[in-house]
Amino acid sequence: MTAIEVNGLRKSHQGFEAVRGVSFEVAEGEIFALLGRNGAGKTTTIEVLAGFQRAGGGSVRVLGHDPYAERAAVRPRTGIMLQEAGFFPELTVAQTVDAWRGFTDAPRPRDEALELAGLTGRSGTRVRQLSGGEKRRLDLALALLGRPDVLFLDEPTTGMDPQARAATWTVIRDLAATGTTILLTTHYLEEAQRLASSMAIMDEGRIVASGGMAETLAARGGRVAFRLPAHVRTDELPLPVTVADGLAVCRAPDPDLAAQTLLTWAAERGLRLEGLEVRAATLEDLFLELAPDARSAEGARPAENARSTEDAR
Ligand SMILES: Nc1ncnc2c1ncn2[C@@H]1O[C@H](COP(=O)(O)OP(=O)(O)OP(=O)(O)O)[C@@H](O)[C@H]1O
Repeated sequence: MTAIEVNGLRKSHQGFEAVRGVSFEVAEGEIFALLGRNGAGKTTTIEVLAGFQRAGGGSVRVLGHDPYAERAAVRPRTGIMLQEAGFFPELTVAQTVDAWRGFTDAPRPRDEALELAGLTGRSGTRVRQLSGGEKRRLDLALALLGRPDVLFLDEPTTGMDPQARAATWTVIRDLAATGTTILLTTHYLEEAQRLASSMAIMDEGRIVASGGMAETLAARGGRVAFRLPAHVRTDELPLPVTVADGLAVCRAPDPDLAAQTLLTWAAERGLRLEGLEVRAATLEDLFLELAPDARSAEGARPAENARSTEDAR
């Protein structure tokens, strides 16, 4: 069954069209990564899916309902972890969880939520004393309180140390294995590649690539890189390469086969291909190819103070 359906979604903020006709589907129990550089429109998409904002155009369905118009049907079945949590700094972790339990139908026991998020032992700590990564964990604990069928995670592991990140991946995988549908955004492409079975890459409000993770990457082939031997011209090589700083890179549908071809060619001439590296395409390769302007992205954004809290949260 399809848990999330997005069809031609558009959404503007004060005349700026942040989402420009986005469509994708997420199956029940799937982990789906929504990727893109800063300002691509990921958070806006999540805010519409979570029912915080009304779609400006197109349609969205979460568990078969319009999340804005039918909020009462959708909200109890969704968990949300946004980028900026609205915690009360003077409350302890336990008090924060208890307060949220008060707003949640049939909530998980406090200790269970804290354990899932790796916060056992921190229940007496005031929120203001938590590290950035621990605040993300508290956010995760709150998102999981209502045993949601659909979980929206906006950059869930930002600020976490490697152990906390790996523990969070396990929680996410376990939840998906028991049928929870998870839509996450992350700037850690390795995280997305490891966790998600399908993905969409957004750029400037549009989807520029989408599909199953394994299939999409397999279709990109891979690359063979090596130091170009001295006095060898690229047109002498048996396969086309690009060269930068003496490093020759050959992109090929089957990188193992390409490496064999290159090695055989080199052996026949008594040459060595120093620093030979063969690898399948990574999500990072794909991302940099499709959203190459990452460093100038900040300049493309409207001023930060143009943000508003527009619709009801
Ligand atoms: N409430 C708002 N008011 C005005 N502009 C907004 C608002 N929310 C988002 N924007 C703008 O819409 C664009 C998309 O923002 P969004 O937060 O959806 O991107 P994102 O892909 O989540 O980025 P990031 O990776 O930086 O979180 C940005 O240019 C942003 O400045």
